Amino acid sequence: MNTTYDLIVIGTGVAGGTVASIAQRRGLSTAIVDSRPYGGTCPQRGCDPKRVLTGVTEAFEDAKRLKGKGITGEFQLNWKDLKSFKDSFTEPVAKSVEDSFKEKGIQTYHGTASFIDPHTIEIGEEKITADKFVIATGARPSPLPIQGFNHLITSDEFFELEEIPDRVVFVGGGYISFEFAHLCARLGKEVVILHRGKHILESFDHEITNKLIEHTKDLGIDVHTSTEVKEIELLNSGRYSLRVKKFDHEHEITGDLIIHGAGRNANIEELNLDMAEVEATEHGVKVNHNFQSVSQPHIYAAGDAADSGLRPLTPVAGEEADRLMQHLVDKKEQPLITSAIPSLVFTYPILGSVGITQQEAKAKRIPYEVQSRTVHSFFTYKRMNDEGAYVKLLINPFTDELIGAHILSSHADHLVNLFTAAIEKKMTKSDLRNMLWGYPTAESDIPSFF
Ligand SMILES: Cc1cc2nc3c(=O)[nH]c(=O)nc-3n(C[C@H](O)[C@H](O)[C@H](O)COP(=O)(O)OP(=O)(O)OC[C@H]3O[C@@H](n4cnc5c(N)ncnc54)[C@H](O)[C@@H]3O)c2cc1C
Ligand SMILES: NC(=O)c1ccc[n+]([C@@H]2O[C@H](COP(=O)([O-])OP(=O)(O)OC[C@H]3O[C@@H](n4cnc5c(N)ncnc54)[C@H](O)[C@@H]3O)[C@@H](O)[C@H]2O)c1
Repeated sequence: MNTTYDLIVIGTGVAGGTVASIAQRRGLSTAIVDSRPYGGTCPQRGCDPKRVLTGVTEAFEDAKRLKGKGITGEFQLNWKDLKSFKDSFTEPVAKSVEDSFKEKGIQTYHGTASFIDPHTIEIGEEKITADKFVIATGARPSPLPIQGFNHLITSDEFFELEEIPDRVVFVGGGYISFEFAHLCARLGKEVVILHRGKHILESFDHEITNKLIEHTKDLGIDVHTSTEVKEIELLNSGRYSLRVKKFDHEHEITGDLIIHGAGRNANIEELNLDMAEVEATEHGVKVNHNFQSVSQPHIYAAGDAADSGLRPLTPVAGEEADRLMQHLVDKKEQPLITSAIPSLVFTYPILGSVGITQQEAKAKRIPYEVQSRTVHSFFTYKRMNDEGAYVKLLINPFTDELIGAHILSSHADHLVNLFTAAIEKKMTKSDLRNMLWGYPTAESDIPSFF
């Protein structure tokens, strides 16, 4: 006999977890299922473990810079200890997430869910039905048309490495490659990044990403743009040979470990969406502004598995899940998400961005004025011997409102969040100049940015 629920949620990450918790609070009988340990990507294989690792490397870098300025002695980064520290955060996640669902009265299932009809999923031998579904199955590394694709390791596997070999090659020049490349270089490894496009981290402001390339090269990392990886071969020596194409020329590059940083697609292959008559693209389940699938209104999707047109980031997954539930439970029509979405790349210096980039303003003919400057001579950076901090702000010349902020510095994460609030609240240059900021801080520099 089939068990029936008001709602079945597929995926226990930020999106699925948010949905299930709200559903239970609002009195829906709810089941949740995951094919992997509970908790999803962010706390186990994404943002959080990455931030634990990069947090330590930041402390290491700061200490190195201040050597002879009050810090003496030798210190080293050690992958084994770093990994154990990271594991101390990730290992408790699955149990604590699952226990918290159980405490709330949410029915938990383990296994791969796939639809057998629009109201039924199969998990192994078991079939369960529901009135409504939420697909929150996240993303997975994109399959690439590279011969020898199977030689690439994923970010999931990187986190579990017991050792990092001497020469590491990253395929793709996006978030994952830059964050892990900085980490590997600080661990003393030879690092190469091979990026197909003309610009790395393509959605960011190009002036700032060019500055990030300079910092990255200063760390000893070899960055190649306009370079596509065509083939990977395992040599008898145990090393890998990569055939890469730069414009019309082909070259060979070798490495001991090749890492996939070439994009992620919605993780929907195993769901058997055809059986539920749900339309999807490689970006995910096609959804409307209420996060209902366009072909089956009782099946919703959120987070990295939804083709919502927004960036696949943790705060976006949470916001989508929240809005979805306002529609699913209260039938409240949802306005389009137009909020400023901050995005951070945890290299060191950190790259932070919110609002419009200069290239976007040009392309869309949005009027703008740029205030950009090197700020490393400011007290905040000088006292930490932090060279190369850079700030670029875009202002609407008619209203004086801030419309974009792009920062490369050790404080970019905090400053970008602050500028996100400023953009949301339509603050002007003079609003930001005339506020009182606690001193001496990265924020008290803001009036001097203009
Ligand atoms: C290395 C890395 C670093 C990142 N760093 C950041 C960062 O610093 N900041 C940021 O904002 N974002 C970051 N992200 C992105 C962020 O992790 C994702 O946007 C977010 O976790 C998406 O959440 P989600 O709930 O949509 O999916 P997920 O958290 O991926 O959850 C999906 C769940 O569904 C399960 N599942 C899939 N298919 C099935 C099935 N058929 N049946 C049952 N279960 C299934 C999966 O096992 C998984 O547990 C990072 C991503 C990666 C990979
Ligand atoms: N700090 C963060 O917020 C963070 C960190 C990691 C991941 N993420 C999320 O995960 C997603 C995936 O990250 P990612 O770094 O894998 O991808 P990405 O989309 O950031 O960048 C991948 C790049 O690889 C290039 N590429 C593709 N095939 C290639 C080939 N054969 N040779 C060379 N280059 C190739 C693409 O042109 C693309 O620009 C991101 O879009 C982001 O949403 C976020």
